[in-house]
Parts: sequence; structure tokens; C-alpha cells
Amino acid sequence: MIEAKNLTKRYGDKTVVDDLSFTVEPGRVTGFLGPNGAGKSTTMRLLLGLDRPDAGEATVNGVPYRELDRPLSVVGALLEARAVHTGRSAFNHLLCLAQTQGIGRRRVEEVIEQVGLASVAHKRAGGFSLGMGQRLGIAAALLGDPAALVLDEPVNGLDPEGILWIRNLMKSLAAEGRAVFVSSHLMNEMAVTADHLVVIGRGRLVADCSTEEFIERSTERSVLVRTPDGTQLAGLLQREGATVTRTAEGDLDVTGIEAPRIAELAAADGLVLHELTTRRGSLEEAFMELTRDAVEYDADVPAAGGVK
Ligand SMILES: Nc1ncnc2c1ncn2[C@@H]1O[C@H](COP(=O)(O)OP(=O)(O)OP(=O)(O)O)[C@@H](O)[C@H]1O
Repeated sequence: MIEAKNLTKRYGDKTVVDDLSFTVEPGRVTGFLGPNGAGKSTTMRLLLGLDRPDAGEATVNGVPYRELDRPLSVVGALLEARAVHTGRSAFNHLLCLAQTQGIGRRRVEEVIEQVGLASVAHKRAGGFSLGMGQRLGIAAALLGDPAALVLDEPVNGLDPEGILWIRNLMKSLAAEGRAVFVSSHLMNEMAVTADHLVVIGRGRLVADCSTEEFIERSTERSVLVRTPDGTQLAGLLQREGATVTRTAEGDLDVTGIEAPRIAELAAADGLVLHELTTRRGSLEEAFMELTRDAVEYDADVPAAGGVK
């Protein structure tokens, strides 16, 4: 389990991570979301002891990273999305890393197999494509068979096949009981990958809840109604407490009342319906709105355990 408690980091007079607290639980993928510059990479560096917080603390299984005896066996990390610039082969690169932590050759072979690099294991890693470099970085993160993983934007710059591979790998690592913490600035990608979301804006926590709950709360549902009896139906629905607006095409856009109830009310008054479609707002739009101004949003919605 990874824990951030009141983490704060300032660069000059700018507070980049601001009193941030959250937990990354084992057995699930926790997505770490925020627009560019929100403070995700900085937070991950603090979790991994690469930077010191100005206040608060970060621990892995209750221990600060710098105090871990064999860190690779506790938490694996992928920090930068680029190929390794080395004249060494992928195998030797991993072997060197393994030897610093008393990890054997057999384990190096295993992780190379696991990330699908067996056929190029003895090729120079410096010549790898971005996707192969990402696989190598993930192999390094997995070397110590860690219970927790911290991955910073692992799908950046990958092709659809690479994205799918990383997505499935993260899910299977979580299914094995590991705590997987993965950052992204892409809401839609996280929506299909993560079980839980920690969302930040300007270094502050904006949401800490299940992905399902986030989607449910963030995207308002409305019903599109196409009818030749628009005026009567609009009046009827408004009397039932719904909010009705006319679209440019003359259809009704209805919120506050579900599609089956609209159909029942229309039927009871003998009104004709040509179409009844439940629609959801775009998740990406909701995310942009949510993170545009963290402070402003804070005042609007309930805190603690849900969308803050
Ligand atoms: N070493 C540093 N010195 C000064 N400012 C920094 C430093 N590292 C990061 N920052 C600033 O802190 C803010 C947060 O950066 P960070 O890289 O953590 O954001 P991010 O959410 O990971 O963004 P991205 O999605 O673009 O990677 C940015 O405004 C950045 O310019």
C-alpha cells in the first residue's frame, strides 16, 4: 500500500503539490489524473524519495522509500517515457540493475519474457523504439517482484497495440494483489483502465473515488425526445419537475426525469414519440471542467471519500 499524507512541495513561491493525501490500495489500479502541470510527476517523485517534501510524508507499506532495505522488491517504478540510451543489451541492462539488489539471472529472464522482449533481449537497448523502451522500463519495474508499482504516463507515445498491452498488464498486476498507481492526463484512457481515481488540479486533490462513481457523478444524464407533440409534452414534463430545453432541431432535451417515465407520461396523455434516447455528457469534458479550477470546484460538491 502506498500512502501520501499531507504532501506538500514548493518550487520557489509556487506550491506544486498542495497538502495532498490519498492511499493506493493493493489489488486495484489507481489512476492518477490531472491536466499537464498539475503536479503528478512531482508527487510520484516524492513517493519514490527522489525529492523531499516541504511538508507531509509518503510511505510504502508504512515505510518512507529512502528507508527501504531493498526498494526494488517493494515498489517498482517507471518514471520517464523514453527509451534507455545505452550501448548495453536489454538483458545486460536489466542484469546490472538486478545485481545491485541481489536479484538473480533467472528473474531477469522471467521479466524479459513477461514483457515480450525475448526476441530482442540481446540487442542494443539504445536502438529500441519508444514502445520497446517502455517494455524495458516496465521489465525493470517488475524485476524485484514488487507489491506496488508507480508508473508515470506509461502509455504516452505508444501505438494502440502498445496501449492495450500496458492496460492489460496493469490490470493483471492488480489482479495478482499488487497496488498499481498510474498517472495520465487522459481521462478516457483512465476510465477504461483504473478501478479507482485520484484526481488533482493545481497540486490539490479534486476527487478520490471509484472510477464508476466518478463517471456517474461527472456526466449528467439527459434524454433526447423527438416528438411531433413537443409543446404539450414539454409542458407536461415541466409540471413533473423536469428541465426541458429545445435543441436546434426542435427536439426536447430533458433532464431530471428518466426515459421510461417520459414514455409513460406521454402514453397517458396520448402524445406521440418518435425517439427517446438517454445520453451522457463526455467524460473528457467533465474532467476538464473539474480540474479547470480546483478551488472553485471545492465549494460545489461534497468532500470526504467522494468527488471533492
Ligand atoms: N524541479 C522543478 N523546478 C521548478 N518547477 C518545477 C520543477 N519540477 C516541476 N516543476 C513545476 O511544477 C509543476 C508541476 O509539474 P509536474 O511535472 O509535477 O506536473 P504533471 O502533472 O506531471 O504534468 P505533466 O502531465 O505535464 O507531466 C509545473 O508547473 C512544473 O513546471
